[in-house]
Amino acid sequence: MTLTLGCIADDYTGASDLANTLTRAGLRTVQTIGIPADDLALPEVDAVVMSLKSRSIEASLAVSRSRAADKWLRGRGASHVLFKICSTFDSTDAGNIGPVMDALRADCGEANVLVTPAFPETGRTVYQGNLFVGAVPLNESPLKDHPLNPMHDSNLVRVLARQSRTQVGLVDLATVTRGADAVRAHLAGLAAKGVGAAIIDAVFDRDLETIGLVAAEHRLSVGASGMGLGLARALVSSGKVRSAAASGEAGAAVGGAAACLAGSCSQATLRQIASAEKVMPVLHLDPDRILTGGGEAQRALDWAKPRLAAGPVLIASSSTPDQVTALQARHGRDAAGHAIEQTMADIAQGLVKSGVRRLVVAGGETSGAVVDRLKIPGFLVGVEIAAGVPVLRAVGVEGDMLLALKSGNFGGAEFFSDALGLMR
Ligand SMILES: Nc1ncnc2c1ncn2[C@@H]1O[C@H](COP(=O)(O)OP(=O)(O)O)[C@@H](O)[C@H]1O
Ligand SMILES: O=C(O)[C@@H](O)C(=O)COP(=O)(O)O
Repeated sequence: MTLTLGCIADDYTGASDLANTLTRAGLRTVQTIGIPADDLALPEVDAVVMSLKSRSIEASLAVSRSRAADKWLRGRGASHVLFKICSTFDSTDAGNIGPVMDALRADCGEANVLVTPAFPETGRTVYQGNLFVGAVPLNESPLKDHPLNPMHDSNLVRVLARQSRTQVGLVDLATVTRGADAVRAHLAGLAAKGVGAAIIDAVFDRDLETIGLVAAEHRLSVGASGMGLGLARALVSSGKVRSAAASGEAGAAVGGAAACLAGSCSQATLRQIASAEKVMPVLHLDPDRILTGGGEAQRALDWAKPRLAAGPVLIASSSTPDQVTALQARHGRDAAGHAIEQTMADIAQGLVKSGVRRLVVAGGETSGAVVDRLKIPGFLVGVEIAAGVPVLRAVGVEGDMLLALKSGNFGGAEFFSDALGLMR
């Protein structure tokens, strides 16, 4: 396999979001979970999106896993690697965007890395280095209440500078609007001043196309699906990749029981759970009982199994920001997150044993825990359910299985039934 584009995603939902964007832009793309085993049969593709669960782990581990991924991708011909981060720049002052970017930049000897989480299709835009989520700055958006990495500063030049050893600059929208040559000249000026990474503004897809043209000339970029869109369009327009059919494979029907799991506490997911209550049985887990070993996974499985024959069910741990804060105060933030993720993985494993072949998971960390437990090594990208969320067909597992891994913040109010309607 000779790759044109290598991608390292810091979580699994983010990886499927990017794989979806690349597929729709005409790149033949596969999503792998970590570095694929030598015996995993992968189709001939233009891009591999390697999913890591490295967003919220210790920075040094995120660095070593990302470097190993980078080595594998470049060893298969990828001359450009995109480090896929969240469109809401999920990170803390300890990392992990800065440390991973620094390490990958050093490894490939790149003078200047373009960085943007802009993804206009989902309302993420960057202006004067400030990230907006819809109409509000990042620090006023629901991301201020994220259970693992609350975001309190919308100025990404500052945010990235706090977690990176590299000097961080800005390429503003006025420069981007003047086109690729203006961006190249601006970057050269920054590089001459010793600036090694630049947040680049983008408000519309046309800005991302300009950014993609310049980024594709470098060896490394950092961004969300919008950067993927820009790079993919640049690779197609330059003839480096011959555009494949733009829609993902629908594939053969899988059938079997269906279930949804929600571990995201985002406002969007809370709304989606409320809507699902009208159309399917919903079980709300008791997070305190999870933390005190109260057998919540077994209770959930005992509740779900007799219902599966009649139609899909939804099991959710999700709570409001106040409840999340209170739980974390009682048990600790990381302990709470980890225990709930592992309970979700236990439930997923039990559901699959009971015949579930179609599974929707809401939440990035939650999806990571579930997919790891199910030992799924990779996915082919199917039809799009909502912006950033495709139907995924598992590869390298016994029997057919469809999944949808939804970023907490993505999808409309009816997401769960929309997804199941497309997962036949
Ligand atoms: N009720 C709860 N209280 C505290 N933390 C929770 C609760 N439910 C889920 N979590 C944890 O919150 C985190 C949500 O992150 P994630 O799954 O990535 O969602 P998102 O996609 O919204 O970021 C996970 O670590 C999850 O285990
Ligand atoms: O870029 C995005 O917003 C998503 O692709 C993403 O990374 C999702 O992360 P979670 O919200 O943690 O699922």
